[in-house]
Amino acid sequence: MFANNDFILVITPSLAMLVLALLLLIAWLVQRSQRFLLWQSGAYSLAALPLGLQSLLPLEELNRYALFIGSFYLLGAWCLAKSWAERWRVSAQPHTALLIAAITLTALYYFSHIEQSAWARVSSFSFGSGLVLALPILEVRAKKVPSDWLDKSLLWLSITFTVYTFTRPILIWLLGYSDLRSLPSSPYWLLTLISILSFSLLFTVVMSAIAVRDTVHKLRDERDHDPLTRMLNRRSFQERAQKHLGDPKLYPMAVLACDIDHFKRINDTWGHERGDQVLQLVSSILQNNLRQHDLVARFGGEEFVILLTDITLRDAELLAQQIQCDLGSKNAVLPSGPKLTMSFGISPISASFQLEQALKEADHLLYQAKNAGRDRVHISGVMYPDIFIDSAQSEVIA
Ligand SMILES: Nc1nc2c(ncn2[C@@H]2O[C@H](COP(=O)(O)OP(=O)(O)OP(=O)(O)O)[C@@H](O)[C@H]2O)c(=O)[nH]1
Repeated sequence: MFANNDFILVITPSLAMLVLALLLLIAWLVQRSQRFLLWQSGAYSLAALPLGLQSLLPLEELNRYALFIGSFYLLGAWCLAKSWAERWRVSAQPHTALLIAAITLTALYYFSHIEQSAWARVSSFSFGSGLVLALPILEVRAKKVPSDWLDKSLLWLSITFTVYTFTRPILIWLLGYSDLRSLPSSPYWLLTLISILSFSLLFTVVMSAIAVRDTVHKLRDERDHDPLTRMLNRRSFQERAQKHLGDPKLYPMAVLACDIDHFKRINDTWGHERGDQVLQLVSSILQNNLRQHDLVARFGGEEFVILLTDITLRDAELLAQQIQCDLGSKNAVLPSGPKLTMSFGISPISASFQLEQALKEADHLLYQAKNAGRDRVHISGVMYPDIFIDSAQSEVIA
């Protein structure tokens, strides 16, 4: 039917689709949480087969295989819609899509076997697949338009492709090609192939860029946060604190070093898992007490550091007392025994170079608060009586 060269030329679009599908599959294997890549790969694989058949088969055969070809295309269209839906966290509405597919396939059967009309066939198929593609788009428009430029690009590309799918019959009409005989050599088919390949390539580029961007964000997030409490770690606290220190509007500031009292005993009495829950509870209480520009980090173990901005030392002390109060009211996390308490050391910052010094002083004040019996707030500039309660004694008190 084809000379060797012609054959290769005709199946090239299908092969190109399969190559894109393979690339997306590899990308998904590398980053499995990005499931939209897998759905997109599925969409391209499903479209490659009917695309090849349409290019190779004569018109009479196309009629015979219309339902088979249509089913593959519709399933491919739904997989593409599903990949967008996965990305936008909306539904691709499988039940509605199934109903649309059933109606479209009935129309395809009718216009292929009963009332043969290639134009009506293409029109009903374009309308059906356009509707399937529109399902997640309608949801995302009704819900929330993405704000990020890459996701916005994906949305607009999806809308353009859906509109193109709906308007393909008009293209046939404009090109004056109504009987669709000798499809592979028709200008309509050539334009269709070029459009499908261009859209596929664009979707691959945008989706891959989104996947790479998300992976970078995820890695950065893991680097900057403590996995248990999702708080900043020491490194990212220092980084962000430096930015705050450069903003004169955020002065005066204060550093709070805080530590859960007798945390080892909590672990020993109720187990490490309960200890983890306590750490998560404390982190949520600390975070709930912060304002817009304040920072909190887990420096290690049961030790936390807070940078309070635009605050006096007195107000910082009040905030520490508020945290103590919140801890007291959330004691249900421990089944029985002594109440959950924390000790604090607070040091002021009035110039950017003082952070390291303030951290040291806050740590020293915290150490003093611990020695003085725990569940205390020690602030810079106050002379505290030099009492020392050793560990054994404090256990008896608690
Ligand atoms: N559950 C849990 N325990 C941790 C974690 N990190 C550190 N720890 C435990 O925290 C405890 C810290 O004990 P210590 O440094 O003696 O402090 P403490 O018992 O709170 O005593 P004071 O600070 O003096 O009141 C140790 O038993 C560590 O094993 C964690 O991520 N989860």
